[in-house]
Formats: sequence, C-alpha cells, structure tokens
Amino acid sequence: MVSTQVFNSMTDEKSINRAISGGIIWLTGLSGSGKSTIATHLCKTLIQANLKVEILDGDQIRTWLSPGLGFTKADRDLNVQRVGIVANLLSRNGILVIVAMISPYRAIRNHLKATTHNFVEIFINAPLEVCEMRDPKGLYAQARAGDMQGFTGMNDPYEIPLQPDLICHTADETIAESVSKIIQTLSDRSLIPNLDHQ
Ligand SMILES: Nc1ncnc2c1ncn2[C@@H]1O[C@H](COP(=O)(O)OS(=O)(=O)O)[C@@H](OP(=O)(O)O)[C@H]1O
Ligand SMILES: Nc1ncnc2c1ncn2[C@@H]1O[C@H](COP(=O)(O)OP(=O)(O)O)[C@@H](O)[C@H]1O
Repeated sequence: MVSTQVFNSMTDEKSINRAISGGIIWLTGLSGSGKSTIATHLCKTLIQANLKVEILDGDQIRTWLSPGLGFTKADRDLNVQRVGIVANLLSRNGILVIVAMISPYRAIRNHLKATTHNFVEIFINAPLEVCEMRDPKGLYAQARAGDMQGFTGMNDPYEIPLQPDLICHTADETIAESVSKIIQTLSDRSLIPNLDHQ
C-alpha cells in the first residue's frame, strides 16, 4: 500500500502541474551577448535536475529549419515565428524549450509572448562594444570592414525588450550568476521545482 505521505505527494496538483507544465525560455540579445553560452549551461543544469529540455539555437535553426532565410526584417520575423511554433508544440507537451535567437523585433516577440505556452522573455544584455570585443565568430570585424550588410546592432536594428521577465547583464555577471537568475525566475513562475531543495 502507498503511504499517505507518498500518496499526497503523488496527487499534489502543484507537483503534477510542475512536472508537465513545460515552458519557453526565450533568450534574446545581440550577437555575442552570450545567448548560446547561457543556453548550454542552463540546459545542463536543468538536465541534472531530471527535467526535459531542448535547445533551439539560431545557428542550428538557420542550418536545419530555415536554410533559405536571410536577414531582412521579413525573413527574421518568419524565422522567429517558425521557432515560436515549434517551441510552443514542445512546451505544451511538457518540455522546457530554451530558444537562443537574436529575435531583434519587439512586435513578433510580444506576439509570441501573448500566444504561446508559458513564454518567458529573457534579455541577454551586453553593450555593443563588449559584444564586438568578444566577437566569437569574427562577424563584427567583417561588418566593421564593410563586408557584411544589415548586421544587428551595427547597421540593422535591435529593439530592446521593454518588459522582459528577466535581464542578464553578461558584461557584469558571470555565466553561473546568469544561469542562477534564470533558474530562480523559472522557479518563481512555478515552471520548475525549487532546485535548491533537490
Ligand atoms: N546580418 C546579420 N545580423 C545578425 N546576425 C547574423 C547576420 N548574418 C549572420 N548572422 C549570424 O546569424 C546567427 C543567427 O541569427 P538568428 O537566427 O538568431 O537571427 S534572427 O533572430 O533571425 O534575427 C547569429 O548568431 P549569434 O551570433 O549566435 O547571435 C549570427 O552569428
Ligand atoms: N557572463 C557571460 N555570459 C555569457 N557569455 C560570456 C560571459 N562572459 C563572457 N562570455 C563569452 O562571450 C561569448 C558569447 O558568445 P555566444 O554565447 O556565442 O553569444 P551569442 O549566442 O549571443 O551570439 C562566449 O565566448 C562566452 O564565453
């Protein structure tokens, strides 16, 4: 026979909901701001806590899901919309989906926030100068040399989130600090259990 304590914890609505709630952890920010790095570290932490997680990273998406798209506003919005649809399918089936995309336009982000399941907008914020100094792919150097048109932050817009659920200032905090803030935000929203007590 199942003990009362175990039975109560099995039937506790909150813990059941937590186990199946899913969510979209949307990391938006400039190239080089730290989206992919934070996504990878966050994913590891969530997997260690036995949570179901997927990463949808802009680079991978552009290779496999949106190979034909460029960087016009229309193409970027379509790209973001596509990823929003995929993320929503996963999220509503109980997966935590970490999205790492520049997603520079506010309107489409707000649209996803309003229409998808458990959307959490996280602004990965680093000054342009810091991103340019990091330049992990050498793209800022190319844009600075005039070899790349429409590069976000330099000669293409990035509309900062006005009411993000969280801002990670990656020039001032460590990767671990950013991950910890995100975990706390997800926990506050009851999308994951409190990992401190695991
Ligand atoms: N013109 C231009 N502007 C910005 N970024 C550019 C551009 N051309 C190529 N790249 C590289 O494309 C990577 C993926 O971009 P995203 O799909 O996240 O962009 S978007 O959300 O569709 O705007 C993006 O990845 P991250 O550097 O990881 O952000 C860039 O490396
Ligand atoms: N606090 C931080 N958070 C995230 N990345 C950082 C941080 N400090 C330095 N970095 C470095 O900045 C670079 C960010 O690159 P990346 O994660 O690919 O950015 P993005 O995906 O936004 O283009 C990496 O080389 C990473 O190691």
